[in-house]
Amino acid sequence: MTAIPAYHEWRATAADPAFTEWLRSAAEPDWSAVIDHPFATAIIRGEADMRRYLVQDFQFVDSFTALLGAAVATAESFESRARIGRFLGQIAADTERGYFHRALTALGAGTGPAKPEPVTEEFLSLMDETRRSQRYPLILTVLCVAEWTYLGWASRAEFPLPENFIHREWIELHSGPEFAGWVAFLRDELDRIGPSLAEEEQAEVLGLFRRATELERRFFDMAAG
Ligand SMILES: Cc1ncc(C[n+]2csc(CCO)c2C)c(N)n1
Repeated sequence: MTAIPAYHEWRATAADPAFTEWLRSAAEPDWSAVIDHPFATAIIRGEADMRRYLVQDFQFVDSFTALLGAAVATAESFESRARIGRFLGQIAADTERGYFHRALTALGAGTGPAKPEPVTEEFLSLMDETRRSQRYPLILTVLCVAEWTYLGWASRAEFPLPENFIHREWIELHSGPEFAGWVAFLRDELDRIGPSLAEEEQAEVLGLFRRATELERRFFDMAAG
C-alpha cells in the first residue's frame, strides 16, 4: 500500500487541488469498485434482484435521514441549514420514502423491521457514531461518500432506462441535474471547510471517508450475494 500524503503536501502537485478530490483519490481502489460494481451494473441493466438490497437499504436510509438532521443542526449558516433541510424534507422523507414503500410492497417484503446484515450493522454504527459526534465536518464526510458514490454509479446509466420501476426510479433518484446539484453542494461545503481544519482533523476526516467508501463497496457485495 502506498502512503497517503497530507492534504497540504498533496495539493501542491494536484491538477485539481479540491479537498474532496484528495479524499476521493485516497479512497481508491474502493471508490472505483463502488462506481463500477457489478451489482450497480445489474441495476442499470434492469437485471438486479433488488429484494435483499432494498430491505437492507431501507434501514440505511433511516439512519441516514437522522444524520441529515444532525447536519441541519450543526451547519454553519442559515443558507446551508436550509439547503440540507430542503433535501431532508423533499427527497429523503418524501420522494425516497415513497419509492421504498412502493418497491418493498411490490417485492412482497413490507416496510416493517428486518434483521440487519453485518455490513448494514456496521454502516448504521458508523452513521450513529458520526451523528452523536455533532461535528459538522465528520457528518458532511459521511453524507458526501453516500451521495457522491451513488451519483457516480447511477450516472453510468444510458437511455432508455429499465422498464421496471424498481430499477428505473432507483437510477433516476441518484442521477440528473437536481441530484448532481446536491452532491456539488456537499462537496463545496467540505472543500470550503476541509482546508482550514487542523492536520489531525484532516487525517480523521480522511479515515472516515475511506471507511465509509469501504462499507459502500461491501454493501453492494452483500446485495450481490
Ligand atoms: C448504501 C447506500 N449508500 C448510499 C445511498 C444513497 N442515499 C442514501 S440516503 C439518500 C438520500 C435520501 O434519502 C441517498 C441518495 C443509499 N441509498 N444506500
